[in-house]
Amino acid sequence: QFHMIKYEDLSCDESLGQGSFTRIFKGKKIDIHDGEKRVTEVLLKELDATHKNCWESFFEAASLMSQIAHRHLLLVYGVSVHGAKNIMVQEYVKYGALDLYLKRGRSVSVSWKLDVAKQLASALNFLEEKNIVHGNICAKNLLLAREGDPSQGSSPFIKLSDPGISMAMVGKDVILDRIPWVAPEVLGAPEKLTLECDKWSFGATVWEIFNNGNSLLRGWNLDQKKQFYESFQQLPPSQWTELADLISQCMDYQADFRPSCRSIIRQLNSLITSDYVILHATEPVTQ
Ligand SMILES: Nc1cnc(-c2cc(N)nc3[nH]ccc23)cn1
Repeated sequence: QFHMIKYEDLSCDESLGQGSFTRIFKGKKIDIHDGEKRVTEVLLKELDATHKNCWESFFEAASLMSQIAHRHLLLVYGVSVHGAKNIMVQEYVKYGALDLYLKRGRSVSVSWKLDVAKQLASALNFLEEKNIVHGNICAKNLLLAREGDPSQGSSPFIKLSDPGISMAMVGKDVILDRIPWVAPEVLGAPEKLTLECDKWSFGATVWEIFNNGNSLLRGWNLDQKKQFYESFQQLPPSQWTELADLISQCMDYQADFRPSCRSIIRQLNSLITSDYVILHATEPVTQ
């Protein structure tokens, strides 16, 4: 259900690290377009052969993203199978993962963060309209295509990456490690991901963005993380009450109490026009 790319049409350049089951490389894809050779910068996501059994889930994630097109969804060009290698070919997004970008201490303004949150909300709204569950919304899966330059008034531009191997396929520990992004109800039924799960993750991701990519629970062990949900704890509220309200609505332990995407977008729009934004043009960089 998606484009097969010939291995010989790909060239693999430097390694960009690895995900939980994948290794990623920067590369190039060559295709002939109206008779002339065209080279496109791509990201190559190679599923290591040891996890062969997950490859249908790997490809399913890719095919989900390649069946629908949206400005804030990462473009998947196709897949290439070469011997024991399964390679997903994605568009290369210049500035990489948002969590690393924020952790590198870039001081970005409140309106920059709200802009990113709104773009994520519009991608989620699009998926909700198609009744498609992403299942792995977090700043690591948000890719920054444009930094945005406040002096030039240009805003950032993000792309939501594929969810990777589905929750149903990964072990319980991987799910626990995704606390606080994974919705609490997923721990009991990882195969039953719903649109509401993405709302919870959206709340955790907005919290993460406003915390400059730092996660409160980083370094906690799996028991402590599990305990966080079992005692119905919430992430510490932002001192901006309207933002804290939106995050806590999304991170409601009652899945059906979580707001619709339209409500999320409406609330983000009113945040964008609030005077808090002007007062906090750029947050002091907290190291
Ligand atoms: N679809 C994607 C995904 N990741 C990137 C990327 C960009 C960059 N500058 N550094 C990186 N380091 C690791 C990944 C990555 C690009 N495109």
